[in-house]
Amino acid sequence: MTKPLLHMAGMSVELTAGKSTVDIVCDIDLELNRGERLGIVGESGSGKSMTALAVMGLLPQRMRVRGELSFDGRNLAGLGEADYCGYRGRRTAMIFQEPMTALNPVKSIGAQIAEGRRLHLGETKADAEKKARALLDRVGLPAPRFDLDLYPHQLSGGQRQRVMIAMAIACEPDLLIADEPTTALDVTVQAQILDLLDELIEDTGTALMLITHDLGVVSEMTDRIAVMYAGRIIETGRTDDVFARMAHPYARGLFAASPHGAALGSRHQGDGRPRLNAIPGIVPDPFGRPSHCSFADRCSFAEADCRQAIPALDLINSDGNVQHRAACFHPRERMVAP
Ligand SMILES: Nc1ncnc2c1ncn2[C@@H]1O[C@H](COP(=O)(O)OP(=O)(O)OP(=O)(O)O)[C@@H](O)[C@H]1O
Repeated sequence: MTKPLLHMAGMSVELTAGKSTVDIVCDIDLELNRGERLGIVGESGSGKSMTALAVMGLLPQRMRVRGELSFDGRNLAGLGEADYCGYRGRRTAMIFQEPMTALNPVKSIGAQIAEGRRLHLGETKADAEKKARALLDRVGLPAPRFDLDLYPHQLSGGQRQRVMIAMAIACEPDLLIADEPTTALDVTVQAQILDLLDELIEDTGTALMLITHDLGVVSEMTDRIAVMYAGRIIETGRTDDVFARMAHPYARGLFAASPHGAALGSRHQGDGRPRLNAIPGIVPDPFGRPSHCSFADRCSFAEADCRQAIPALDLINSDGNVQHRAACFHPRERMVAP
């Protein structure tokens, strides 16, 4: 059996605040194979970004990884910054939500794209610049309009996001993490950027971890999905399987609250627009999470046992290699015996 590219087993991200510690991300079991596309969805504050930053070795101060987190067989938990540098940008790369905060405002876009090739692949300035030119073309910013000497502030938001994609793919990484890559852009530009990402990933065979609130995007772009709630994965499986048979009441609620779910469910308001069903309540803060199912207080199906323990990520349906699992004592769908 081939080794997964990314492997997390019982992985948690711990935050130390004063004398107390709290798990921001709890007990994640997740694998990603080469060339595979995984979508991570969940409400704001559910731990999606911290999971991604843990993989990149970019966690904020006072946070650290516990448990197993390995990339291509190498344990990343506890790796020093010097070792991380050889791997971040080379083997894994990340595209952030807001390109202006990720790009260096006082460096030309050509220099920023070429930098990775010079640093990681030891290319000469001339070769790296030639490659940067080709990458700008590849992401839809052709010469002579888009010169290597331009600075980020001379570009629109969508163009800056294209530059960030060029930087991310510059060293042909094995894994690309995209954290809400289109949230800051207007709708027409969003679609173009997603098409570009889709095309690049198809061409290069790079694995993708796509973090998004948009279930429509996940259903179109990913093979597998992990739904997160209050720091944990509460449902995971093949994307089409999970969409066809959502088991966890939170995942179902998230789906019903999204335009994609409302449109598919044919629930419409009087004016023909899909009706969104918001989930009442909010995600509990990491410091205020209960020691039982953290969705119980918002769940209309909760029973007494839901307030006694944290449910395990149990098997709902098994289809070859990819298992559909949900962390719920009373899943809405179950195809295998508990
Ligand atoms: N620098 C930090 N210090 C302390 N806590 C933090 C820090 N950054 C994030 N958190 C907390 O970690 C939890 C998880 O945050 P995270 O950003 O991973 O959520 P998310 O699901 O990505 O949300 P969003 O969709 O809004 O980005 C939240 O409760 C958040 O308040």
